[in-house]
Amino acid sequence: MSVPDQLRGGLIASCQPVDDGPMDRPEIVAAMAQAAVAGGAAGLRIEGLENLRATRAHVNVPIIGIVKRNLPDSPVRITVTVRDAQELLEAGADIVAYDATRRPRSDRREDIVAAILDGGAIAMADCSTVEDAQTAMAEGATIIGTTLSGYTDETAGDDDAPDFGLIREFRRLDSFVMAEGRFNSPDLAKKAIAAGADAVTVGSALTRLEVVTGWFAEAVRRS
Ligand SMILES: CC(=O)N[C@H](C=O)[C@@H](O)[C@H](O)[C@H](O)COP(=O)(O)O
Repeated sequence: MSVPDQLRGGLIASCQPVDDGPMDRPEIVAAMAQAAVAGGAAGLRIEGLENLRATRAHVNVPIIGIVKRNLPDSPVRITVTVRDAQELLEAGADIVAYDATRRPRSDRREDIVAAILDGGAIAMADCSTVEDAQTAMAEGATIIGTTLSGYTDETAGDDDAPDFGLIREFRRLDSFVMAEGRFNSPDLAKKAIAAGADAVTVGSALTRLEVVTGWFAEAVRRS
């Protein structure tokens, strides 16, 4: 079965602990990934080369790899260089996701996609708008994700709702549609599929214990 077919209709668990928190260690990321697969995840999204290598050794499901960088002069964070993409492939990623927004960056988006395809892997475009997705498809991306909706100046909003409208717009394009970003409950994930997503990626609600605990702690304090 092709990698997209393995993911279709499934949940992707994004195992990204809070930066520099107590769970931000490769062996813990690998353990979270194995637990997510045991719970039924069809695929994983893993950040960083060490985390990816540690996880790859234990699981057979498709892995979406990313490298996040905090650059002083740019808000673009997800797989911003050709070199990062190549290293993710060497570390065992089946899919490499990259920032597909139109924001300025050092390496050209099309060069990152070309490196991913040259390495025999699949490119996933982390988009913020339908225009990002159209450009990414023309450049060779197989998967278009709603990942960055709400996280750019152009799309920033003031609520925590996922972007169902963008899923519906993506559905009209001829591509694999990944719902990603703030699908914080099974009900929201189910609605993403109903809106036309091929698969749903969930991160914070599964693997950021500090964040989930904060939701509950706040709810209890208010009641
Ligand atoms: C915007 C950005 O940098 N998103 C990142 C992409 O890898 C992650 O921080 C998110 O956790 C991931 O997209 C899953 O989303 P959520 O945690 O909302 O389920």
